[in-house]
Amino acid sequence: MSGGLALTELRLSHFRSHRAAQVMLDGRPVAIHGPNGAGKTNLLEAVSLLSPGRGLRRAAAEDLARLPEALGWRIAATLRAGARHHEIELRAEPGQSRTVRIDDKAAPQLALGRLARILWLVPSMDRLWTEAAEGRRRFLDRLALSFEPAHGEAVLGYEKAMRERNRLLRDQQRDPAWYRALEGQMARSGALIERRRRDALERIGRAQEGAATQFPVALLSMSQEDLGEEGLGVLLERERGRDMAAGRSLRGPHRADLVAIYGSKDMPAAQSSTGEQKALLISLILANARALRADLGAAPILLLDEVAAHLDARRRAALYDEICALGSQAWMTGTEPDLFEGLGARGQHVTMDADGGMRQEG
Ligand SMILES: Nc1ncnc2c1ncn2[C@@H]1O[C@H](COP(=O)(O)OP(=O)(O)OP(=O)(O)O)[C@@H](O)[C@H]1O
Repeated sequence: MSGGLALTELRLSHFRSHRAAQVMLDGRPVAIHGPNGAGKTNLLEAVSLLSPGRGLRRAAAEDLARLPEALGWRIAATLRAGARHHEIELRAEPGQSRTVRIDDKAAPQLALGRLARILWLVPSMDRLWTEAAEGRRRFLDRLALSFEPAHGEAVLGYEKAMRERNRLLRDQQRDPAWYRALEGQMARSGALIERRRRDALERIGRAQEGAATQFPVALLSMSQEDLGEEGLGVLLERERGRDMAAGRSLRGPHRADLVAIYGSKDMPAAQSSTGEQKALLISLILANARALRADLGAAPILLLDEVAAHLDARRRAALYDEICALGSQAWMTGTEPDLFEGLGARGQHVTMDADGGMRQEG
């Protein structure tokens, strides 16, 4: 519907609690309800794995196999992107890493990023603004990755070079020649990372300006100034002595933090109420989705795990209206069917039983 990206079919086998499951979809938002432990989040996790990375639980491939059998697992999906359909298959045999096939050809994980833009909000992110900076950096990199799938390669390249530099530092290696290539790599990748993070924040800021939304504006900025490749190279060289004493690289984009202000109150997000923090996250994911739609002409797939239950009735209605206006196939979970009454026939409804059985309505 409305030209968004959408899964039209999802089939799981031996994935988490699902021995065999299948849903057929038409692009409308998907409301999934059922009791605790029914496997709703597992279903969303399967969808999240159709984008690069380890999915919304950051799980290792072996944790995804259905216990107690722990046989190989498989996720197969049909993705509609404009007028085209793609068949995506992810699978892993016991003890092996996952493999990806797109349209029946082996593909690298990163290829998924160009095909399926998938954003998510999960309950563990409720503490995003109050907990350690690492979570916010990961969130920030996911924002950047949503706009530029190659961002993931820059992050991996930076981290690899930094790990090697840290090893030299711990070994008290003093010869500058050992450091030059690694610091050059860190400066190159680091500058790309900084630029893309900032670019993502700008795009999201623009998408929040004048948007018809009931959710609060989140003003985002970076805790560090953007040094650029040359500046980062100079910094790393200058800090080598101090880094050696610490046994690790103390400064660089790997230490950046994301600063969020609750717009209308001009107050740090961390000091907002629990409900306000949730509303800020929803606001950001919707802005991210609007910005992506403006770029690509198609709204991304959204995964909103247990979001509806945390909103008052007015905001819940606003969320459904905004999702429908976006034209996004949003997958939403909740324990009670009445949470999705306001979505009505604008969505597809899936009921899950305690034992994971699924029934589709509408
Ligand atoms: N590898 C696995 N094999 C079999 N079952 C698993 C596996 N991993 C998780 N589970 C089971 O899946 C169930 C959790 O599923 P899920 O998190 O999707 O529930 P949910 O429907 O989202 O529930 P809630 O409403 O409580 O969040 C748990 O019962 C858990 O034991």
